[in-house]
Amino acid sequence: MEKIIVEQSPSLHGRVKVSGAKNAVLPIVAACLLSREKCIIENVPNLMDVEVLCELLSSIGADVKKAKKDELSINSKWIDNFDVPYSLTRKMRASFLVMGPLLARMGRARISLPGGCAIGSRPIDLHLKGFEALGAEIVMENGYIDAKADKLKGNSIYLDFPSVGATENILMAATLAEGQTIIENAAEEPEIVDLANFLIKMGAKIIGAGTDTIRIEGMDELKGAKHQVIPDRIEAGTYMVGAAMTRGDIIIDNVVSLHLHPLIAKLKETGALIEESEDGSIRVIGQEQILRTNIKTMPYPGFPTDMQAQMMALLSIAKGTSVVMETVFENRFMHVDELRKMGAQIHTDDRCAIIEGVEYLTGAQVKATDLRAGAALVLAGLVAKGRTIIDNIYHIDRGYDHIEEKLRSLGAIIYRKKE
Ligand SMILES: CC(=O)N[C@H]1[C@@H](OP(=O)(O)OP(=O)(O)OC[C@H]2O[C@@H](n3ccc(=O)[nH]c3=O)[C@H](O)[C@@H]2O)O[C@H](CO)[C@@H](O)[C@@H]1O
Ligand SMILES: C=C(OP(=O)(O)O)C(=O)O
Repeated sequence: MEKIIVEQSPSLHGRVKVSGAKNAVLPIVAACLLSREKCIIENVPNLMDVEVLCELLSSIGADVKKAKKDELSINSKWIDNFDVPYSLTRKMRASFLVMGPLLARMGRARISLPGGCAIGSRPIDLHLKGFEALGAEIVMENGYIDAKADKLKGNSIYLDFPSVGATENILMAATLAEGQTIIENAAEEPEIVDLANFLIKMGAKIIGAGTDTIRIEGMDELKGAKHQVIPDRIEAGTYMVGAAMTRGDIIIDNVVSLHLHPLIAKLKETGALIEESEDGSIRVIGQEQILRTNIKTMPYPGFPTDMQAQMMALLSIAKGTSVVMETVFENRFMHVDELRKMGAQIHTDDRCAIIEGVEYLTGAQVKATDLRAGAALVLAGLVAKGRTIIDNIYHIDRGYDHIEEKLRSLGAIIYRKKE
């Protein structure tokens, strides 16, 4: 078992480069199943989730190669299997994103139900509603979803909630359907736009990605394409909060600052100074006094749920009382108990957390309960007096590329220990 150890650290200073976005690369890798030609994906982050998805694609016959350190070459010409076992879907919920491409390309997909996780039950009803609207016949038995369709047919699909995964899965399936598909109340996240841009390079006809209505004109086939994944706004945001918490001064390279506007607005309310630069970098200067604020998580362009835990760590040492409302996932406050062990004063009531800022946190033995909870504990550890020992760090490795190295380059005292 590995642990991450964080010592109380000096203020973060220096420059750090953000990797490609986990939530963009995963659907993009899944989309490679839609073509018989080779696809090249650049700016691929070094993450456990990417490895698991590549393993899944290989298991169904795709030829997946790591061409360079951050480049993948994927050729799905010879895929010969539509069966995705539980041993792979249990490792990562996003593996369900291969359902749309497999159904569209093979006419069948049999995938183990991904199940819930720490942050909520995370049903897939909206994905299935979309596939059914496209004409798929879906049977659920023995924990598997078996979907069949000789040829998907375009249709209008209204999503009851702008689900990121459902939008992506239906969008991918619709690129090879017959006729036009319209997705209404679609998710508008930057990662949806990145996926759509990749699909368009593959020859798909898509209008409206990044708005709440996406129109797709189905094609007979898609070709191979080369694409560079967008920067990870959540990784960038995590380092931005780190600078604010440690009263540091850092420059983050390889960002699209527009994607960070919901976070920038909130960080400014806590007093941090932020300079956006034309060259794709952003400077964050933390101030001695961290001010309180309120946060409500929402689908994009609202405040991202994936930054809620890290912001809660910051607000734990702000002056005054802050309120955080989590509206996207029903159980995304698992980090509260761990932050409390470090001296944070947080009370929760259903989806609402009330944070009374304390003067300082103290190091403790804590566990990462999910990916962003783990990131919040790393940030809290940077400012806590003494040593913080974080268990269950495989959650952190799912979504942060070389987190200790990157933080160490900014002056943090953080390392990994094998036991
Ligand atoms: C790999 C990836 O991109 N993960 C992101 C994606 O997850 P994911 O795509 O799983 O998130 P969704 O947007 O689908 O989920 C949002 C809400 O909708 C609900 N829901 C979703 C689908 C469905 O069929 N039925 C249903 O009820 C979920 O339970 C949740 O409460 O978007 C989330 C919300 O921004 C982020 O936190 C995740 O980091
Ligand atoms: C919840 C997250 O990811 P996933 O959907 O892959 O679990 C996340 O990135 O914070």
